[in-house]
Amino acid sequence: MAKTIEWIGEFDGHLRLLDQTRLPTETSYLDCRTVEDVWQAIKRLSVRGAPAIGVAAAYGVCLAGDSEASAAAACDYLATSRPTAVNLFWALDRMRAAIADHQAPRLAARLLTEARAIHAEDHELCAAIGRHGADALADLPTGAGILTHCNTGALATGGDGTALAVIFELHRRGREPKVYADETRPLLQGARLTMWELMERGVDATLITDSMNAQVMREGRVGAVIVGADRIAANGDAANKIGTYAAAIAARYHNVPFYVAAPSTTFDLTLASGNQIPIEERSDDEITRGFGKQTAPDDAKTYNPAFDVTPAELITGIVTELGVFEPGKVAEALTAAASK
Ligand SMILES: CSC[C@H]1O[C@H](OP(=O)(O)O)[C@H](O)[C@@H]1O
Repeated sequence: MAKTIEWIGEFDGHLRLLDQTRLPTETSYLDCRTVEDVWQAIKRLSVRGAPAIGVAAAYGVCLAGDSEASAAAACDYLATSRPTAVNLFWALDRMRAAIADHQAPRLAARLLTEARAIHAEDHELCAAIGRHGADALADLPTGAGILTHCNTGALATGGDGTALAVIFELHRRGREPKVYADETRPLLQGARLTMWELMERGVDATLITDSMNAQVMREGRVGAVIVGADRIAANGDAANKIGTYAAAIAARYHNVPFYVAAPSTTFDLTLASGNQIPIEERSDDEITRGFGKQTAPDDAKTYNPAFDVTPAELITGIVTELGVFEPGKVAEALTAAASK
């Protein structure tokens, strides 16, 4: 499997990103040698997915040069690339702390050590989420249908993914999950990326349009829904790719369990509820000229929020590296773990 994110060389090296805007038809890479290169890659979703954005930004700080001022400025600039995924800000705060506590003279080496640690830690968080999520879904019959939205796999993280890590683990355990992947308009992360990842791994996957997910639930094809998240508030409200909220409503109506899978780095416990989560709005042309094909009149007005918020009351459980929790109890569990 192509590497989503790779640092090439040592502290004077550069960041290589798999360009996800070219998938699934082309496997090509971006060699980022400046902070601006990384900012642009995040902005246009060449690298995307909450944890992956944080990992890429951490490496981006390593391209800022060997002064505290340039590294701090890089943290501030990279924080402006996208507003919703809190992993970006969590990772940049980790890098700011590394700037503050580095021992002269080699700031660059210290920053690269921290970025590599963030990357390696996320890899382990993904594996733990996969195990805990597969345990939570252990009662599903072998061959059960699982619906997912957007892309939450190795392309979105520093490891095997979040929601897709659960599906990969079920596959490894021989549970033969039959995945229904929402195409996920307008940028088609489900069609382009999730289908690519699942088919690469030999997982049974069926592509559907977003508007079909309620029908496949009504037909009894889905035993569970599992999605990722970009920011989860203290009460368990979860921001995720646009369309997630509609899937959660359909799941509740059809009594289908609805899980959110996310590492602790996706939680923002400073926010009491999801109403406070900043939602990114993106350009008209992602809807009217997606992937170069004009599908609306010139200058058609659009509304293009990249995320929506699923209220905790619609979430059966939140799968973290610490285990699976009811939405209202996850903040307490994370706080307790952090204090150990
Ligand atoms: C494992 S987090 C993936 C998360 O990020 C995606 O958003 P985007 O593709 O815009 O970066 C989507 O919300 C996924 O659930």
